[in-house]
Amino acid sequence: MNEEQRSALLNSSSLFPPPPGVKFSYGTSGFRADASLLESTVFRVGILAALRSIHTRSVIGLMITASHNRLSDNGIKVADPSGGMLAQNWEPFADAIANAPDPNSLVQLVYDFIKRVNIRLDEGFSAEVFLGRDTRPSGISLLEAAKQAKLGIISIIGSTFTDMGIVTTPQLHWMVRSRNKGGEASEQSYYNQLSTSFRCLLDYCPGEGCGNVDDELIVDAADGVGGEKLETLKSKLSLNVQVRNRGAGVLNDGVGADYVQKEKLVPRGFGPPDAGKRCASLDGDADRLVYFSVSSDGNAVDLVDGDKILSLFSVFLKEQLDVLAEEEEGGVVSFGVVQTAYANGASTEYLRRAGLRVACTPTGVKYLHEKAAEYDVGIYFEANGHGTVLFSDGFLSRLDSSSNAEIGGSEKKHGAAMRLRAVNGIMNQAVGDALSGVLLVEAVLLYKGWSIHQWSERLYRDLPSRQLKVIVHDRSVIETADAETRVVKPAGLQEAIDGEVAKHSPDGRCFVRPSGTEDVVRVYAEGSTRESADDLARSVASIVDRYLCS
Ligand SMILES: CC(=O)N[C@H]1[C@@H](OP(=O)(O)O)O[C@H](CO)[C@@H](O)[C@@H]1O
Ligand SMILES: [Mg+2]
Repeated sequence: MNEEQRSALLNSSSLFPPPPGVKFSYGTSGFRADASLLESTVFRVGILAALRSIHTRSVIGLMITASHNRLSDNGIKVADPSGGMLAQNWEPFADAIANAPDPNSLVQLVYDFIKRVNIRLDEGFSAEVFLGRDTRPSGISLLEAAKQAKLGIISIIGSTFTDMGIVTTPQLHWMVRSRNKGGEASEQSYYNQLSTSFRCLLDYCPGEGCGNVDDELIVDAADGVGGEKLETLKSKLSLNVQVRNRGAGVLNDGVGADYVQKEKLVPRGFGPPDAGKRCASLDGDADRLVYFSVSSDGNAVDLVDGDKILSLFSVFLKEQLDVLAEEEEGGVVSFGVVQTAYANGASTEYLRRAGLRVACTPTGVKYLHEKAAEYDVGIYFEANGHGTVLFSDGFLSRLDSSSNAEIGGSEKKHGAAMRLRAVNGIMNQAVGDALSGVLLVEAVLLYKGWSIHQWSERLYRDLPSRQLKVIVHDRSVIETADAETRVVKPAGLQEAIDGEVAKHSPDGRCFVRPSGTEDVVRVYAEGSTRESADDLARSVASIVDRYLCS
């Protein structure tokens, strides 16, 4: 950086002083905080995005969203060239610049980083960054802060920041991935791909099952960005979907996938007239999806969570892969299922019994996605409904030849290959996507001829579970191992948890971990009965409280 460049960056960063006394951390999904605290952070992440774009010679995405958090919060996260999460080895730089106390130290950090990582600013490559935001009103000024990062850094490297407008988080990730693979990066091309693939999947949906489930799906869109986008998708397909909570109410307030999954309560706008119908909830930025049905009195939900979506998809995919395997001459296909410790124990047991390979990673999409990408076909879902199905490039080319009826193979094999290709087109390959999820669930239910009740009951019955939060002064005091299932620090805590779990054998299971998005320690407990799960969660929460708060 020469003097002129340094002063351009200094000047623009002095417009965005960080709020005093706030410590930012690039958590499970980027920076999140009260929106009023975030302008400096968004500006600084804009600089990071431009540098990452130069370094990778690719388009980078910046999404302004706080997902399922309350309306007054906001956040920012980076989409890497693959469309996935920011490379983990850049996270410490994100933390450092977000917390730099003044413009001088910020510029120094940027300068040192450019040198250390060897970012070549002088080779004529201009940064290209796609910006997106959800429907939060605070996103407008935060978007401006991100654009100012361009002005700050333009004299150094030159850059283009393209505003994609109000989009779902998965749409922005999809566009980044698509552009970097040489494809189109527009909402239109996203809708085209999803709808064409969905139609293709229905075309290859043989048997008696097809068409049995033609009743309406009712979707709670959390008063977020997903409502309008689902309406657009619906207009391109003959989908029988009614979208509620499309944005007139308060975002995430008693609505949305997080509310329905964590509180197990009926979302606003749903009640007794909906009893027994097939319903679904998206979260505020439409990267999570759960299904549910309302009880006859309108007061309770039968939740069909991410684990059941994962299980439904896994069964369907395995069926198709088994058909290919029967006739395949060229090698075995690796199929892997990825969950976290929050997955209901009954789901893991079910999947293993079905002969599937199940891996467990720490919480956070970046870990699940990375693991799933190791397989020819990898599927991951968090219990909260964030997940997707990934296909390796090698397997996709094998599918191309299997689906080509001209060169041999049975009709059965051709059908299975076509269905798998369609799944690849429907399911966002960059990140979990609630709109993709809705399309695939609807298609697979049609294929199987299942109602939501059959889906909920036929695979397995959830073990009762309870999640609690303990508010602590410093959640980083807890360290965990074995995919967060065991506490290694502070000493003695795990033994105390084990003591409680022993009282609830054989089905009792419990773990605690520090949240990556809130100042809390989360407690998860499972038991053979509702009382047992509740009791285990409560007693472990009070142990955590004793260890950390006294
Ligand atoms: C128990 C739970 O649902 N945790 C969520 C939540 O992370 P925490 O680190 O638990 O706060 O938000 C993450 C980002 O959306 C999501 O990946 C994760 O699954
Ligand atoms: Mg979300």
